[in-house]
Amino acid sequence: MTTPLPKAELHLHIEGTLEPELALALAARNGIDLPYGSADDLRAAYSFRDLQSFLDLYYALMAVLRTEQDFTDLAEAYLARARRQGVRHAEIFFDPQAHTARGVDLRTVVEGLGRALDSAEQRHGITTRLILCFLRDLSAEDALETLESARPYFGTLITAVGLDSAEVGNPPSKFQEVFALAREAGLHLVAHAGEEGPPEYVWEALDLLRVERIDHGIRSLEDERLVERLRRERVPLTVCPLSNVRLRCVDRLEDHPLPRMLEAGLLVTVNSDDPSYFGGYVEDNFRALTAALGLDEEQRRTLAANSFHASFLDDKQRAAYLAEVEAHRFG
Ligand code: HPA
Ligand SMILES: [Zn+2]
Repeated sequence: MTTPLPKAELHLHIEGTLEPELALALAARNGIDLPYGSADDLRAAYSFRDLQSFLDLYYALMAVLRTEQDFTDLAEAYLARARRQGVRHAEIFFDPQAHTARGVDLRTVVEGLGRALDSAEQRHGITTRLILCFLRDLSAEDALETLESARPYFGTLITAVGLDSAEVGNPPSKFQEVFALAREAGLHLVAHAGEEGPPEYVWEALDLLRVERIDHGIRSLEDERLVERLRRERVPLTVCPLSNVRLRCVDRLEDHPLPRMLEAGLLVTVNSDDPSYFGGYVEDNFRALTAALGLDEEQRRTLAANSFHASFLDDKQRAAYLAEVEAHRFG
């Protein structure tokens, strides 16, 4: 097998890496009844009409995650797979409110994930960051309480905040206050925008939340002025091609706007989003794009280099990874 291109993954929901086999094993370990008898039954349920139909299953399956060990096992399984996909650095989202709402403490979640991430560099050769995401379909007050309860982990385990879940009807403006507080606390800021929602949400994420990256952002192409702004300010976009097709934001991979985004001079990266649900991890996304759109080696190398430019790594570590990308030989 050829060595995969070295890359950073910047848009990955750890709960979206829950593979059917692990979900069933954790359900058995925790005495939880799932309405699916086998991994194949579960996989058969992975057919989505839109973002909401995915989110319904994504939140329901989280019921199997209960103990610190469950979160460690989840992250450990991702890291082992990610390394085989060429991932050298991962900035990982998690959804604390989806766990605290069902009675699992924030401490259990963060420390469970932290145990896997703390040893990720020694065990898997992957550097990591953790990004706390607010669920935008919950209230601004709930987000504020979540931020406050996570303060003990700021600057150590948690270095950024993000915004995810049901986009349409939940604009970034709703979360202006909590993002301002996160910024004052020295955290990095990102937000999902322009996945299903309109370009206006991307403007709001930039102007009102002051985010440093836009997650997805594919609908930005509908607004020329926005494209110009993103290009001029080199705002990274963490694009997730297989996700966009599975959630029907894009009809077919052959129609994916990624080549147009590259041509427009945008700082685009390729990511897997929720790989267990969307049919592939990050190198699988690169391969699918190459097959469907004929991405050439230079484009793939640019995308990998972009992922390190768009990361929150320090300059020295970034330069070391960029040298690996430069030295990569396609097999
Ligand atoms: O693709 C996504 N969009 C919004 N929220 C999410 N939560 C997990 N995945 C996603
Ligand atoms: Zn996402």
